[in-house]
Amino acid sequence: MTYEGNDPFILLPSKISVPEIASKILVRSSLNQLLASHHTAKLVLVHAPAGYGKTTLTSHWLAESPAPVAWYSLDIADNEPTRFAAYLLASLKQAIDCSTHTLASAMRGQINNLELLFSQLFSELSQQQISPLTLVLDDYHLINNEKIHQGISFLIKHLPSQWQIIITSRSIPPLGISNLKLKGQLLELTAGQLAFSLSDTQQFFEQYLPFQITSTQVSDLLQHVEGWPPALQLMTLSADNAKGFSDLANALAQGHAVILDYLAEEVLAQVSSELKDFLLQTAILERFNQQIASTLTGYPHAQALLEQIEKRGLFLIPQDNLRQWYRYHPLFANFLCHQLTKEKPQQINSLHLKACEAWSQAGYPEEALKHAQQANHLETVAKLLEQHGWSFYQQGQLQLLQQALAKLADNVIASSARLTMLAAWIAQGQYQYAQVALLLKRAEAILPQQLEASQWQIVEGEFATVQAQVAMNQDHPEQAHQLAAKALALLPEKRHRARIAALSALGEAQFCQGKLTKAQQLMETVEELAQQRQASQIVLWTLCQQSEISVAQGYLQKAYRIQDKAIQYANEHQVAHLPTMEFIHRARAQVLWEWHNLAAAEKSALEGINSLTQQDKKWSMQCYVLLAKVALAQGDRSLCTDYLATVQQLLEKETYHRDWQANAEATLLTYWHATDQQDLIYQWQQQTHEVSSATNHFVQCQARNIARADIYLKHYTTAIDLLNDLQQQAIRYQLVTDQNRNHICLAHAYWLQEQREQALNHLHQALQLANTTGFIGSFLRLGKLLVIMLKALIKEQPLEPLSQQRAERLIELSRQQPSLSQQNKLSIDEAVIDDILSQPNVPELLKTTPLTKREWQVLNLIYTGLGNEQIADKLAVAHSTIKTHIRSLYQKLNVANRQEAKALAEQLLQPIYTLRE
Ligand SMILES: Nc1ncnc2c1ncn2[C@@H]1O[C@H](COP(=O)(O)OP(=O)(O)OP(=O)(O)O)[C@@H](O)[C@H]1O
Repeated sequence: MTYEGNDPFILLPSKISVPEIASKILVRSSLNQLLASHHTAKLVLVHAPAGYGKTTLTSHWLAESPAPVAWYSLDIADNEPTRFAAYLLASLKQAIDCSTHTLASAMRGQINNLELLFSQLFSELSQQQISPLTLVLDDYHLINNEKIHQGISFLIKHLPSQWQIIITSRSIPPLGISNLKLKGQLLELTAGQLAFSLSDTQQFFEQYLPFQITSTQVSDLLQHVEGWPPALQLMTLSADNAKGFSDLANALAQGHAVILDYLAEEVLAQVSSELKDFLLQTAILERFNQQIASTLTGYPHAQALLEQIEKRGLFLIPQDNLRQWYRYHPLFANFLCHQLTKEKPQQINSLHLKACEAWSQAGYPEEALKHAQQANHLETVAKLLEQHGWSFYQQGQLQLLQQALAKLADNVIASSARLTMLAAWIAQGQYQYAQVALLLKRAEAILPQQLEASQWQIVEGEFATVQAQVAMNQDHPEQAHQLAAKALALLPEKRHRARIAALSALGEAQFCQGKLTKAQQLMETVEELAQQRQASQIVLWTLCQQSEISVAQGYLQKAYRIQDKAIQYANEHQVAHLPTMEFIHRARAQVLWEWHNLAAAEKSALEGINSLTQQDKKWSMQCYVLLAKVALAQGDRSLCTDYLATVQQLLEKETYHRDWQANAEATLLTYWHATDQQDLIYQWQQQTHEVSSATNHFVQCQARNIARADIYLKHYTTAIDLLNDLQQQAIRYQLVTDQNRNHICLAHAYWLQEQREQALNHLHQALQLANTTGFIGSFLRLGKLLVIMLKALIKEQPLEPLSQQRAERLIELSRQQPSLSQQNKLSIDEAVIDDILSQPNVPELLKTTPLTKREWQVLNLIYTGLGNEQIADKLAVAHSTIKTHIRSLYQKLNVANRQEAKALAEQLLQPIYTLRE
């Protein structure tokens, strides 16, 4: 086809053909559905920054379209109206094969008034029967000619009702389309919808990666790329294995050459020098408003520039509905910073200093501190810490404080009581006790000479408070008791916060010494005092302690109420982001797990992780343990393996309080046992330490782990001796929850040792205690053996009605509970397949496109919780073969992802499992 106008040229067929799409694409089912449900909208506007998949979505969607498609890929030269008209009409002609006078004129370059052109065209077309059509204007952001905008506005306004226009653009085109919005004739798709969600990304990787990655790897990656398709595509093209995937994800977060080049060519090269300068300067900000941007850059018209950036789709993400606060997409911000370092390295420090001033002036000390650090202006860092450090501490900004303090020289910290205390509290929170001692020692060498005696006495009192907490955490409750008492004696009444902290340490000491009632009373007092002083951290902390004490006493319902109170307090006082909330959510997840409310337990554990987004991942460890416990109880082996892999990585890398260590190890042991990994249990037992004096729940837990390992390794007598000893102490210190767990373990050990009567007695007592505790989870840990033991108990010992009811319920739950090694129990053969297919609820689809025997085997293994690699091992085939089976399975079952496949498998296979049992 040739354009014959003034400046003749050949019409490139590729500009008026639907572009070919990449082979590895994720089908965006929900967006396709949205497009289908809006087929009568006059205009579909797909607008998002570069690379969000606008063209891919549109071309893939139209590949299925029954209506003809007129496609026009725009470029900058198309701003010339006669050329625009020629291409547009050529694309229309190709789609609807019409031959009109208007078209012929346009091709001769005789039309440059688009309104006239469309009027003539519609008038000529109206003589014929107008057939349906979709017209696509791809990359409309390249159009800046007002005449063309007017023409397209006219086209939209007078569009035949059978036609639809799809415009893809990086910016919002100036087409006056707000009235279409009001009339419901516009469908808008934006970056928020185009970005891959977590499940989209999981599905995409499941489809195209030739190896398996964990869900944590996916969510970590998404934090950096926020669902931007080219980055995800890059992962499938460049990563060869799981390790390569992690390395590449890290490289992406730092700035990957491919992405940097793409953004330089596609985005930065297209903006004016003023806009570029503004982008580069503001890139150092994590977030900003017009005022901050203006003070930093010196551009008084920052607001207009921001609006321009937003309109042009330059990866600017509004942070509030009023569009006052913004941030850049992390990959874009990263790219801009790279560019800044490349082009203006000498300006970076002074920019950070300016940013520090801008934030300080605007009353945001936290951001000011971050930039003071980046500017390396240590005097300002110290000043800001002196002024605002404690309020950052109260707000839970621990990472920020830690990083800022790390910048300061030792003697600067040691010369300030305030900075020393801050550093000491933070170090104790990280279990760095030697560091606490060092900090205090350095300050003791300087401060007494600088301060008056009365001032020094107060500082000494404060030092004793943190030392008490350290002693507490180091498991020296007596010493903690003494130090807290010393602090209280030294601190004047008006040092409220320090005194409250000392009282709290005293309460904890009592708790660990087994004085539960006293500890509970003291914690209630501390809570009241902290409430009066609005010391939110301490209020939440004492509520956590009260909840723990209640759990130890066996009052799980009461603990649950206290957790409710803490959550309510945090919401009312807007402190739900404090890291202490992790403790509350985790404690709640533990109670819910014990009550076998697994969905709610999982939710709480995830909330725990969410409350730590600002903190080091280290602190999420217990929540991952809880998630693993839930997965274990649900028989989801691959999920459980994933979570425990994270737990083990953290355990290897970090140092934890023995309470945390013991909890994690309890779950690891159960998992190793359930997955027949006796060697790991043996290795664990070889390196673990004996414990003495189990006066509290964590020492009890630690010792019970040793007993459990003995049971799993068939050393029943050793286990029984240890458990009996533990039980005596649990009774002495009224640790009811531990008594309940010890009874269950004792029942287990005696049963395996074939001491039936002893075993049943313990099981009976465990049931009786469960009337207070509401325990279910700890019983179900025994697996299917529980059913046999409970049946024997019901038969051989008269049970009181409540215990009887609980026993029956436990039998029912235990029967339903899928075990991790269930895959061994059902081997799929023709008879089993017949059984499955003869069930009434089998989807029609399965009858018309039946699964092969191999596909049924794979589905069965997916159902039992195995990951792809494990399935490949089990069936002794290549990993890629399994992927092919899974893809075919999904198609035949009409499911989009593993979760849906699992749900359908459950519906189909669970009845067969029950039948076989
Ligand atoms: N659904 C998808 N599945 C997999 N990859 C995708 C998908 N959508 C987009 N991509 C990846 O992102 C890249 C950019 O996609 P596309 O060209 O459709 O984006 P765009 O928003 O139209 O970009 P531009 O603003 O430059 O026109 C593609 O080459 C592909 O690698």
